[in-house]
Amino acid sequence: MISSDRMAVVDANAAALGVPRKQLMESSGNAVARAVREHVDADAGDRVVVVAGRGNNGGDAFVAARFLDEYDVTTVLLGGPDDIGTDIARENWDALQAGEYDTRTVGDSTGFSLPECDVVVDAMLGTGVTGALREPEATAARTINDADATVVAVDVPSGVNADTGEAEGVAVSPDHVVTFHDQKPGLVDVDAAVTVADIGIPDAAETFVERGDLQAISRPTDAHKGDFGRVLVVGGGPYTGAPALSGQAAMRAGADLAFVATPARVADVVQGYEEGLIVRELAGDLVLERHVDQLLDEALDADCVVLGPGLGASEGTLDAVRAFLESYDGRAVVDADALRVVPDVDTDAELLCTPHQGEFARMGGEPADDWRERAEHVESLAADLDVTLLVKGAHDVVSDGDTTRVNRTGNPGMTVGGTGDVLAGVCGALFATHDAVTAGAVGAYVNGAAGDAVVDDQGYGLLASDLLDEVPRAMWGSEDA
Ligand SMILES: NC(=O)C1=CN([C@@H]2O[C@H](COP(=O)(O)OP(=O)(O)OC[C@H]3O[C@@H](n4cnc5c(N)ncnc54)[C@H](O)[C@@H]3O)[C@@H](O)[C@H]2O)[C@H](O)CC1
Ligand SMILES: [K+]
Repeated sequence: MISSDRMAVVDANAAALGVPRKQLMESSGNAVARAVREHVDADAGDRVVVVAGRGNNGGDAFVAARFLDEYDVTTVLLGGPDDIGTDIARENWDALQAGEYDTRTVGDSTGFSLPECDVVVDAMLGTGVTGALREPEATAARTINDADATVVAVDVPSGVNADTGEAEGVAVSPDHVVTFHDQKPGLVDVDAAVTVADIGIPDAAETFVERGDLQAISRPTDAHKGDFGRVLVVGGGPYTGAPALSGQAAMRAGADLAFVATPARVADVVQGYEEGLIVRELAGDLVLERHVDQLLDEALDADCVVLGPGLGASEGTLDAVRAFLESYDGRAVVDADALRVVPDVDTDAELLCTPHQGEFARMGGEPADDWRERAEHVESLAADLDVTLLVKGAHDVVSDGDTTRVNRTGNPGMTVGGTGDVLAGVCGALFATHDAVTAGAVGAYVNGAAGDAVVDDQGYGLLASDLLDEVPRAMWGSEDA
């Protein structure tokens, strides 16, 4: 089962992996033609009419018409050729013209009449529908429903929302739906046969985090301050750079505000790295149990807490982490030494844990050199602990025990100290406004892509702080990609 947002991501990932949408359209059209053949008796003189809209749903049907050469097929385009909205649909329309297929165009609803036929291919609208069907689609849908013909719908019945199954006005009632790649939630209750057609999207487009995944974080142009969340980093004591890097990374990754709760001994140093950080002092040299009430209070204003950067592993600090998690029920990225308490803590918080492979093993994970094997072990530990894991490596593995994604950006220059703190901060910003798997997957992709950009630019010898400048470009620099 796949949502239309996720389908769009997978589609863009397929293109990034060398399988462009026009190729998928060819497979879609072929699959539609196969389904249509099940319903046509050519010997009996059966006729097929394709009713196509101006988007890619129509484009699929232009392809289908080519694959149905041997039958009597008429293609009706709702609109003029200049109204076709995408290049690939237009190219397939042009191919029908060049091949002198039987095609017609319809200007408005009064011009629509369904040619005599036995099978109708409904390709007016697919996942691109918004709101109730307008004209001439609404009239066409009523005419199709009234006709005494078998109706094969392309992807989804026109007018039906693929995610909800709802129709805001009239919608086509098909006999058969040919949907692509995976079942859609909105088709489960449709009273028709549903065929799921494999259109050649590589598994890698689902498994690997690729450019298409950035669609999940694209920002609406009417966004407001406050839409992108507040992050609270709890870190520092023995170290100062780690919490500062995480806080700055959260800001670079688009958090509206980044707070850093850190021991008084290092608070000024942490503040000195970046004036935009809001530093909250905790009395003393280390984070300890006596700070937990103050931390829980600070966390009330945060959409996500990043727990761990530079905290150290002293017993008192780990007791504080444990006590914090026992009372906290929000979202937290857990990194570095704070990971030690995760396997046996009793918490209502939703955790995104970011161990490297040594920390993963210490948490109870089974090590494996082969990333496929490791992905299975990550999935099973995530399920056991009821957390989301992002296990860092040449292939980063993200899993909540159910959905598992693998990231391949990054390079050997990133083994230097501090890159994990940047990753934790980026994940904190993303987890403030997205689910844990999306935050971990996109966070790993962005952090690695930032590191790749730095190394492309200046070669090895990368500093963790170099990543900070590149994070925004890695996230939004290629929005049209
Ligand atoms: N990987 C894939 O998912 C693939 C999907 N394919 C097919 O592409 C369609 C989705 O195509 P898209 O161009 O995004 O949208 P539509 O064709 O569904 O519609 C866009 C078109 O419709 C107009 N419109 C929107 N709402 C209405 C309305 N209420 N009334 C009238 N007109 C409306 C809008 O203005 C646009 O012009 C998917 O379903 C698959 O069939 C690919 O071919 C293969 C890969
Ligand atoms: K359709």
